[in-house]
Amino acid sequence: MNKQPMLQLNNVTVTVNNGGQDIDILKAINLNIYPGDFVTILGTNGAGKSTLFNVISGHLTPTSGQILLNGEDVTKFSEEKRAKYISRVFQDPKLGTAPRMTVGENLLLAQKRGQHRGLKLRKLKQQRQELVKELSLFENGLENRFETPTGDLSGGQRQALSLVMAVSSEPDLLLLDEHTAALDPKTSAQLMTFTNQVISERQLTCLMITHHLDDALAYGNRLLVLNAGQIAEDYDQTTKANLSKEDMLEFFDSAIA
Ligand SMILES: Nc1ncnc2c1ncn2[C@@H]1O[C@H](COP(=O)(O)OP(=O)(O)OP(=O)(O)O)[C@@H](O)[C@H]1O
Repeated sequence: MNKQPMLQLNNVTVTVNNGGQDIDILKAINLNIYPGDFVTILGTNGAGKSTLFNVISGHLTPTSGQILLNGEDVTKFSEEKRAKYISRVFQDPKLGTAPRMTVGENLLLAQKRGQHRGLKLRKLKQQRQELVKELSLFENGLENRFETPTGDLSGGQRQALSLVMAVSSEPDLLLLDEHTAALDPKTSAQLMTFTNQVISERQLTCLMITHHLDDALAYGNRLLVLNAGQIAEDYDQTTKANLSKEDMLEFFDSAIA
């Protein structure tokens, strides 16, 4: 592959002190993510998936190692500084949006992420049409809730809004941290379909943590399996296409973490 990696992790280790004992919860991780990659990530509870996202997003500084974004060393960049390039959607629908602010206000704020500009309500009026169009993409009625405080939305609508917000700032990298896990099966499947559509239409680079084996196998062009703070497997598209749910279940049966 000739492409330059968009994201590079070089020997990234995270050590925590647990009851007086140092434990490596990420162990010398080396990883290259290329533009347009849609990588699904599986792993047992405690394997280090969220920690991996925390060091990529800047929420956590690695104990050692280096993180490069588009060739630039961002290891010491704050989470706020990285927010210009990286968007993250969490499992909890409450985490992505400000509950007292309306759908429109949340969306406008998201578009200004990393730009250090305050929210201007005049702008909201000017951009209403464009923002409503963005919301209508999900086809779940969000566009009709423009003036609704997000705290009054259903979990599914709120998570869809979080995703729309995450992509509206045109991030270089989208991190989806079990973003469908808190939703009922039908809403979860709808959000996954929408997620896949948005990623492919906008050619986004995305890492998605999931515990849904079907989703991990069905979506994306690459599959990482984490185990005990290490990348146990890094399957490319062709290999991934030949994997079955049983193969993955077998892995989980024998995993350490
Ligand atoms: N600040 C911390 N101090 C001590 N241990 C920590 C800390 N943060 C994470 N851990 C431990 O590191 C390991 C990895 O945690 P992490 O949350 O990254 O796992 P995960 O793969 O995301 O798990 P899950 O699927 O349950 O969300 C776990 O054993 C966790 O208890």
